[in-house]
Amino acid sequence: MDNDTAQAATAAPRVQRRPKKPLIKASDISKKYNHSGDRIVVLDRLSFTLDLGETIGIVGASGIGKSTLLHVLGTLDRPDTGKLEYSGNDVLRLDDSRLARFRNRTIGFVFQFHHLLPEFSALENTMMPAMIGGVAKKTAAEAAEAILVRVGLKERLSHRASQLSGGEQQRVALARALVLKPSILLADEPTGNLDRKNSDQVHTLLMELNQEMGMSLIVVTHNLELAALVSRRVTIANGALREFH
Ligand SMILES: Nc1ncnc2c1ncn2[C@@H]1O[C@H](COP(=O)(O)OP(=O)(O)OP(=O)(O)O)[C@@H](O)[C@H]1O
Repeated sequence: MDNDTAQAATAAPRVQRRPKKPLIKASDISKKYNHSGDRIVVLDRLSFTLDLGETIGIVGASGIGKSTLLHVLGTLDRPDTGKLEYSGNDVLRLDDSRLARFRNRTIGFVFQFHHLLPEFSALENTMMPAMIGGVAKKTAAEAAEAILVRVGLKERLSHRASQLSGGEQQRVALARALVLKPSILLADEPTGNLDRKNSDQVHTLLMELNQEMGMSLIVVTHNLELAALVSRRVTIANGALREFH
């Protein structure tokens, strides 16, 4: 085996061989909370970059700021200071309504709890971000059906969310997050509420969909199996990002 072949054989996921294209550049991000008179500095001039298609796990002890970082990167929370660029655009300069539109189009979210609307069907729940984003109903329904079929829920399209199992509900939440084909999926403990079998199924889907759709993935997780599947692992120490292998 020559050097190139040996390197290719040990190289991790296919996605890393795509040409690198920066998606996120976060610079000097700080975020503090005031709680009962105490000032808690959670992120302290943290910087971070992520390429399109890259997968990254944010891991580490409770309370170090993992969810705070995910919310800031996902533009759900604004940092106190710092710059956040998506494909070179300074998104924190957008007003709240423009930022919401950008978020709807660019970022998919999955949380530990699915947050589906219980009285709506799997299809209706999945269509929701597309409808909010102004996509025509028929197109939204087609896109929702396609992604629900992909996550293995072909036979559950018209079931209400409340009639689905926990694993099925989380797969609907994943389909809803991906229906608009976002550039990035942000997931906060996406399998924290599932048993082993359902967790494995969601982990496999996350990695397969990353390959198929080419979106980046940032996942906050305590799950060692999931942390082992992503291409980069980071933690937060004293408010700053620490990369480890
Ligand atoms: N809205 C808030 N007001 C005050 N303090 C907050 C707020 N949100 C988070 N914090 C504090 O900021 C710190 C970081 O919280 P965060 O939820 O980001 O941690 P985490 O690493 O995700 O923890 P876990 O693994 O338990 O979810 C914690 O000390 C938390 O108590």
